[in-house]
Order: sequence, then C-alpha cells, then structure tokens
Amino acid sequence: MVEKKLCFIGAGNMTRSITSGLVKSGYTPSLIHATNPSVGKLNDLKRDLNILVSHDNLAAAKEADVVVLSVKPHFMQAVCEELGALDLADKLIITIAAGITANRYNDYFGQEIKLIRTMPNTPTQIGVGMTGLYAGNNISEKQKQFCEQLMLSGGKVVWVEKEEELNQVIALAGSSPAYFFLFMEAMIANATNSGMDELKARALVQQAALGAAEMVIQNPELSAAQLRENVTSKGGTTAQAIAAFESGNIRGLVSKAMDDCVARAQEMAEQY
Ligand SMILES: NC(=O)C1=CN([C@@H]2O[C@H](COP(=O)(O)OP(=O)(O)OC[C@H]3O[C@@H](n4cnc5c(N)ncnc54)[C@H](OP(=O)(O)O)[C@@H]3O)[C@@H](O)[C@H]2O)C=CC1
Ligand SMILES: O=C(O)[C@@H]1CCC=N1
Repeated sequence: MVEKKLCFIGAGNMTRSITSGLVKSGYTPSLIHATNPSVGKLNDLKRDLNILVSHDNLAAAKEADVVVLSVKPHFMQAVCEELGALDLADKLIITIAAGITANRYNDYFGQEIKLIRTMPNTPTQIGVGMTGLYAGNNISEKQKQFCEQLMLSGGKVVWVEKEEELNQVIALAGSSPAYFFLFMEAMIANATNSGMDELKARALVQQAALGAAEMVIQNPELSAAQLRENVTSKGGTTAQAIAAFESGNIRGLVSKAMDDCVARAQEMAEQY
C-alpha cells in the first residue's frame, strides 16, 4: 500500500489494535507515531512494534499526513481544540470514536477538515477485524482508498453511505465482540461450576465459537437459522438447550441490547 506518515492521538486499546495490524502487514514502523499522556502504553508500543511515541500531540500531528483520533469520546473536544492550532487543510483526519458526528469535528477543530469516520473493532489487532467507514462529500477517492487500505490491514471493511448507519455498524461489529465474549464467559463459568478445569472448558468453547463462525463464513448459501437447525437433532440435547434460550427470550434480549447500543451512540451524538 501507499505509505504516509501516520499519527495516532491516544495510545490505548484501539491504537494498539490498529498499529499492530499495520506493522504485521508490513507498514514501516518509523512512519507511525502514537501519542499519549501516560508513559506505560507508549513504552509497550515502542518495545513491541518499534513505532515512534511521544506525549506531544501537536508536534506529532504537525509532522503527519494522516491523523487518527483515537481517544475516548469525552476527551475528543479538548484534543481537537489543541490540534486546531495547526493548518489541517492538507491532512486527512480519521476518527475511530463512537457517536461523535462528522460535522461536530469541524466545530471542535475550528476549521473545515477532511474527515473519515471509522468504526473498527478489537479483533483488528489479529487481522480479523471489521471496520465500518463513512466519508463526507469533501473526501477524495484517493483519501478513501488510503483509509480503506489502512483498515484492511486489520481485517475487512464496509463503507456506509449514510452516516447514521455507522451506529448499526457499532451494534453489529464494533461492540459485538464483547457480546460473544460474554457468551463464552457464561459458558466457561457453567463448566467450571460443574467442576471442569477452566483451561479445558476454554479450549472447548473457543474452538466451538471459531468453528461456528467459520461455518457461517464458508456456507454463504445457508442461513444462520439453517446452520442452527443442522446441529439440532429432534428430541436431542441441542433442542433442549435451544428451548431454554428461547424460553428466556434470547432473541428479544439480543434485539434490545442492539437497540440500546444504537440508542447510546445517538445519545453520544447529542452529548458531544
Ligand atoms: N475499544 C473498542 O473496542 C473500540 C473503541 N472505539 C473507539 O476508540 C476510541 C478509543 O477507545 P479505546 O482505545 O478503547 O480507549 P483507551 O482508553 O484504551 O485509549 C484511549 C487513550 O487515549 C489517551 N488519551 C487521553 N487523553 C488524551 C490526550 N489529550 N491526548 C492523547 N491521548 C489521550 C488515554 O491515555 P491514558 O493512558 O492516560 O488513559 C488512553 O491511552 C474511543 O473513541 C472508542 O469509541 C471504536 C471501536 C472499538
Ligand atoms: O464501547 C464503546 O463505546 C466502544 C465503541 C465500540 C466498542 N467500544
């Protein structure tokens, strides 16, 4: 891919995920700079990925062609106001923050910027991430392609036409690794409560989860419902387990969880 000077503002979980994916896929580490107020995460990134690190947002962003905003939403305004001291006309700004709308960034920076909103997820760190992307009208095809290539180093991407759709991306892919972890956590807890060794329970659960995801990927002609039915022998063990999920209204619960996730993103758009 074309390599540009990158600056990640904030060196937390997601910067680690994205920069790991980039370095693993061959991006030149010395072209990646991450900034953070506390030193521990910077030292870890320097040690593990050999990228540039510092505490100085302004100096790092000044040198960069592309600035990736990777702080929590409640820090975003302060970060953008600080970077607004720079002339950003020739820089591409990429944000990974949930909730904050593209227009809001122009207010925060105090100037018209070229912004792509993205919604990655943590599996980006190991190359099996999923990122949703949204670009406004003032973004060139080249800038879109660059951002797409950047995120492809961590997995797959989907573009959305309407900005509001990014909230669905959050519910379906940005937040959803946590839903699957919760499910696995509950399964492992059941097994360990019944006396099984935790490592053995985890090995069984993780391989079943991987296999289930691969079955969905490798059988695009089969719906998830069909794949479930193929496991479920009439009068058998799976039928009993599925009946317990259905009687606990798992579909309603999943639907509510996703609606609440989207509602929180909408609320954050009002809040920030
Ligand atoms: N976690 C996830 O799965 C996903 C998160 N996101 C989005 O990614 C963004 C970052 O999330 P995540 O990586 O999880 O959060 P983290 O808290 O792990 O990382 C954010 C980092 O920003 C640093 N920071 C705070 N203030 C500043 C500042 N003024 N200048 C520079 N750095 C600063 C923090 O420093 P310190 O070490 O001092 O706390 C922290 O290391 C959020 O906006 C979130 O919405 C998007 C998709 C998925
Ligand atoms: O929980 C959050 O707000 C962020 C966005 C998606 C995943 N983590």
